[in-house]
Amino acid sequence: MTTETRLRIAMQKSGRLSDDTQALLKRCGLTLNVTDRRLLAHVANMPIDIMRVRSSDIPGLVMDGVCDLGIVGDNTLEEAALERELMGQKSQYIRTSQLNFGGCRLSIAMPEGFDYQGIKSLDGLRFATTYPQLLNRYAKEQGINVEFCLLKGSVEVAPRVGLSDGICDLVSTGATLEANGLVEVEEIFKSKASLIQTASALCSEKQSILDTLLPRIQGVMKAKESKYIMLHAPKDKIAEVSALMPGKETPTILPLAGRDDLVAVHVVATETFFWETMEKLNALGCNSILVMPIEKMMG
Ligand SMILES: Nc1ncnc2c1ncn2[C@@H]1O[C@H](COP(=O)(O)OP(=O)(O)OP(=O)(O)O)[C@@H](O)[C@H]1O
Ligand SMILES: O=P(O)(O)OC[C@H]1O[C@H](OP(=O)(O)OP(=O)(O)O)[C@H](O)[C@@H]1O
Ligand SMILES: [Mg+2]
Repeated sequence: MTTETRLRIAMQKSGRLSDDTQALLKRCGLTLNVTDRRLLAHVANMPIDIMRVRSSDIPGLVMDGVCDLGIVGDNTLEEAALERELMGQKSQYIRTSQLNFGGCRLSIAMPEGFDYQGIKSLDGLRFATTYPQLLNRYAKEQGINVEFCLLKGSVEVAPRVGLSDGICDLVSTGATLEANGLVEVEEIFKSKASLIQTASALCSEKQSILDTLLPRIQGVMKAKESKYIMLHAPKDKIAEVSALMPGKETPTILPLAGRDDLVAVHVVATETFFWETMEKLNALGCNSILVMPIEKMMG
């Protein structure tokens, strides 16, 4: 197959999204030979090439059709789309699916001790940020004027060195804010990683590879969120046990060799299976309760 018919996917070379992206593609059955220096990696067992770049370059590569697909944070995507619109450049893409990693939020944070009395307290202040377009859009919506200074990383240091009054940066655990004496005052954008696709139609060869890949991605995500639960339950407690099972799947009830009083109950749980539920099952007389990860799911 020529390179023109190989599907090209852009992913972050190294950083917060690269391990999860690589793991997702591997779980979809792609044999990836990624080494640090290989920036265009050929997938050995499928007509796919992986282009490893800076995350901030991914939206443009997909919008310009250089890559057919990309995996990038919604924050980076939205920022790039706003910036390109402002510059009159093409900013179309298709969000093919939202992925279940890279969860974070873009927030405004102020130094501890700042007297925050609502959004108007931020009027006229200066913020360090990697996301000026998202901040600007939010400020406009809120009817305030803000100034910004652009920093590509270590944004949290800016107020302490007198570069800005506050910051607008990504938060996940909040540990970086805390370590730098900052307090979150407004959340302005919620983000997760997304799979995006170029807006132009793909040739039939590429479309057919994508048609194989997409159900696999959905299957991997569904499996990641699901657990296979097995337990032994008293026969006369089946109704109560079934009612405690998370998700909408009907449990499978199987006889146990040599036991008239117990049955085996198997179920795929699509919701979180809490310790509390296990304790309740235990109190009903269930034992051998196993919660196992699922690798792949289809149908
Ligand atoms: N603390 C975090 N927790 C979870 N996800 C995060 C966190 N920080 C960033 N992200 C997500 O991961 C993406 C990549 O972040 P990372 O810091 O690795 O790269 P970057 O500096 O934004 O981009 P580049 O690859 O262009 O250097 C972010 O755009 C965001 O979607
Ligand atoms: O709320 P937390 O869990 O502490 O995470 C938030 C931090 O993570 C990201 O930075 P990263 O570590 O990617 O470094 P960077 O500034 O070099 O991008 C983000 O820009 C914050 O600084
Ligand atoms: Mg970062």
